Amino acid sequence: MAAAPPEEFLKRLVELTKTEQAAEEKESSLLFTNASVSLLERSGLALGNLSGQTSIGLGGRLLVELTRPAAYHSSPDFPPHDFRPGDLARLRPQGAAGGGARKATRGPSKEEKGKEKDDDALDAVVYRTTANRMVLAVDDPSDDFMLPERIQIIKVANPITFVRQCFFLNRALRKLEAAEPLSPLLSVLLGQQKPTIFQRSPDEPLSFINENLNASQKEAVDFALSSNEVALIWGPPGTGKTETLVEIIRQCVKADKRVLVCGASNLSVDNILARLSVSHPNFPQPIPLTRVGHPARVLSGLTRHTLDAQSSSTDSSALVEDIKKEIEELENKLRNGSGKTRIRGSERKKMWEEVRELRKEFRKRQGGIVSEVVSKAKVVLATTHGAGGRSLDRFEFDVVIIDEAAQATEPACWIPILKGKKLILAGDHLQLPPTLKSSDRLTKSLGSKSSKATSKEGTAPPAQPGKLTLSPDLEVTLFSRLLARHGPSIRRMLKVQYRFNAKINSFPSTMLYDGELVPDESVKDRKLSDLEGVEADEDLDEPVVFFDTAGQAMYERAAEDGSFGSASKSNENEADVVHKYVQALVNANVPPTSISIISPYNSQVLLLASLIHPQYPEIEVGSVDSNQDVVIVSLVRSNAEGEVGFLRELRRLNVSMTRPRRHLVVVGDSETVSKGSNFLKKWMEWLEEEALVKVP
Ligand SMILES: Nc1ncnc2c1ncn2[C@@H]1O[C@H](COP(=O)(O)OP(=O)(O)OP(=O)(O)O)[C@@H](O)[C@H]1O
Repeated sequence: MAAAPPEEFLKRLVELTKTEQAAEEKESSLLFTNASVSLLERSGLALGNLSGQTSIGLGGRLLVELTRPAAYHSSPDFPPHDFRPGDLARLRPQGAAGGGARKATRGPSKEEKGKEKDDDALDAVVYRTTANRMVLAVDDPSDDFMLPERIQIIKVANPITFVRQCFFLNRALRKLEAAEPLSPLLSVLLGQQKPTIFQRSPDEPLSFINENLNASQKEAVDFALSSNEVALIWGPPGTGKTETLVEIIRQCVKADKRVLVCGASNLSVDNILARLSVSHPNFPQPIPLTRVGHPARVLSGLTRHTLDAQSSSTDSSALVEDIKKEIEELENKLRNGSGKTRIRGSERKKMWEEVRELRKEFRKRQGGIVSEVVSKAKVVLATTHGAGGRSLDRFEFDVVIIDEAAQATEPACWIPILKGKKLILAGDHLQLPPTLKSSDRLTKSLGSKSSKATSKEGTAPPAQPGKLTLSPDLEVTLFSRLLARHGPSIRRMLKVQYRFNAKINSFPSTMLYDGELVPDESVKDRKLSDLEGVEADEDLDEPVVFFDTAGQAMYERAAEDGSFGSASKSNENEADVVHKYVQALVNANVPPTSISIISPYNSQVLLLASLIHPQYPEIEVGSVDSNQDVVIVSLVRSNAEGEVGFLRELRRLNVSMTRPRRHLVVVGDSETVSKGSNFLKKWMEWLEEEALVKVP
C-alpha cells in the first residue's frame, strides 16, 4: 500500500463514501425488485393500510402523522418494523401498482426530493416513531400533493448521510487545493506533522472535578487535555469512558473553551448529555449546553436540552409559533379539502403563494433564534451526522470530542472535525466496527475455514504504521488509522472495568487487552445469587457455563428464505438448549428482564424469538446493545467442514462475551468452532478449562 499525499487520501475517502452509498442503494434496489409488498411488510420494510394527518414542524417541514385505523387493523400498534428516525420512507397510496416500488431504488437528488417517484409516491424522512404513531417529515412537498386516504410506506435507501460526508471531505480537499495553511489538527490528521503535547508544570498538577476517577481515567483526562491536536481514549467495555469524557468536557468548560461533543449514535450522545446535565458538587454551576438533533431521537427526559425545545422558549418564539399556525391552517385547507370544499383555480394559486412567503419568513426567523441559542451554549452535543446540519453552519469549537469513534467511519468523523481546533476520540477498536454495506470482508469470510491466526484477526486490516495509507475500504476507522500510525503514544487506555466479574474478564483481557483490563473490586465477585430472590447455587453461581454440543449431531441449517440474508444459518437444537436453560433460570427466580440472548445469525435470532417470546416476552433476543446480568450466546455453527462464517469476527464476539455482568452462557459446537481461527480455538480451550461445561 503506497503512502498517499493528503489530496489523494481525501479523494480516496470521497470515492469510498460513494462506493458505500452505491452499495446501500444496490441492496435496496435488489430488495425492491425481488420482493413483493407483502414480503416487505413481513420483513418490517413496509407498513400498509395507514391513515395520515398533516401538520407543520421545525423548519417549516410538512409533517405527516401515520396511524393504523381500526377499520383495517385489529390493533393500533405497528407490527415489528425497521423504520427508524432519519430513515427515508416512500409514501404512496395503498395498492398502487407495482412490486415493492418500481422506481424506488435510488434516493432522491435534491431536485427530485418531494416529487413523484412512482405514480403518486413521495419520499419523506422518518421523524418520530412510537408503538402506534409514526411521523414523517417532507421537506418540499409539491403544491398538489394530497394525502391519500389509505397509505403505504416502504423503506428506501437514504443518501443524505453520504452526501453530507462527501460535502465535508470536499471542503477539506478545497483547503488543500487552494494551498491554504492547514491547522495543526488537519496537519496531524493528514500526516503532515506529528501530534504534540503541552507539558504541564509539575508544580501545577491538574485539579480533578471528579476525584473518584481511577488512576487510568485520570491519566486519560490529563493526556487528552494536554494534547494539542489529537488524543485517543481507548475504553474497553465498562471502563468508564463516559465518566472520563464528562470530566474532560467539564475541564474544558472550566478553561472557557467551547466544545462540540459528537457520538456515532444518538444513544452515545445522550449518555453523555444525561451525565453532563447533572451538576457535580465540585462544579455546581449548570453548563450552558444544547443538544442538536430531532427531539424524537433524543432520550425522553433530556428533550428539554434540545435545540428545538430551547428555541421555542425564547422571547421571539411566540411570533414564530403564530406564523407556523397560519401556515398549518392554510395548508390544511389546501390539502385536506375534497369535493365541494376543495379550493380551486386562482384562489388556490394565491393561497399557495401566501404559504410559500410565510414559510420563507418562518425559516428566516427560526434560523435567527437557532443561532442565538447555539451561540450561548458552551457545549453542543450532536451525532457526527447531526454536526453537519444547518444549525451549526457558522460555528467553530475549541475542542471536538467523538465518542464511539471506533464505530464511526472516517468520512463521518470529518463532518465535526472541520469545526474544531483539537480532536479527542474515545472508543474501542476491538468492539463493534462501523456497519458497512460495501465491504465484502464478511461475505468473503463466510464459508472460509482458513485460520491465519493472529491475536487481532477478524478486525479490520490495520492501517500501515508511519504512513498515510490508502484504505482498502471504510473498515479502517480514523481511530484505528491514528492508532496504527502513531502507536501507543497517541492513546491512553482505561484499565478498570465496572461491569463483569473476574472470570468473565479473564479471557478478553488476556487475548485482546494484553492482560491490562482488570475488574474493579466492586464487581470482581459478582454472581447470580446476589440478585434478589435467587438462592445461592453452585451451578448458577458459576460465572461462565458452556453447553458443548460437539459430537451430539446438533447440526446447523441454512436459512430457507433466500431473499433475506441467504448466508444466514440457524440451529434448532441449540435453540432448544437455550430455551430449556432460560426456563431453569426463571425457575430459580432469575427475572426474565435480567436475561438476554445473542446470536450472530439473523435466522437463529428469529427462531429463538419465536421460541422464547411467547413465554417470556421481556427477554431481549438478538441485540447486543444492552448489558445484562445473564447473557446467553448461541453460536449456531456445527458442520463437518469446520465452517464458522461470522464467528470469526472477533469484535462481535468480544462484545457478546463482555455484555453479561454475572453469568455468561455459551451454546456451541467446540469441534466446529475451534477450527475457525486461532482466537476461536483458544476460546474453546478456555471454556473447556474454565467454564462449567455441560453436555446438552
Ligand atoms: N472511577 C469510577 N468509580 C466507580 N464507578 C465508576 C468509575 N468510572 C465508571 N464507573 C461506573 O462504571 C459504569 C460504566 O461507566 P460508563 O458508562 O462511563 O462506562 P463506558 O465505558 O462509557 O461504558 P460502555 O462500555 O457501555 O461504553 C457506570 O456505572 C459508572 O458509574
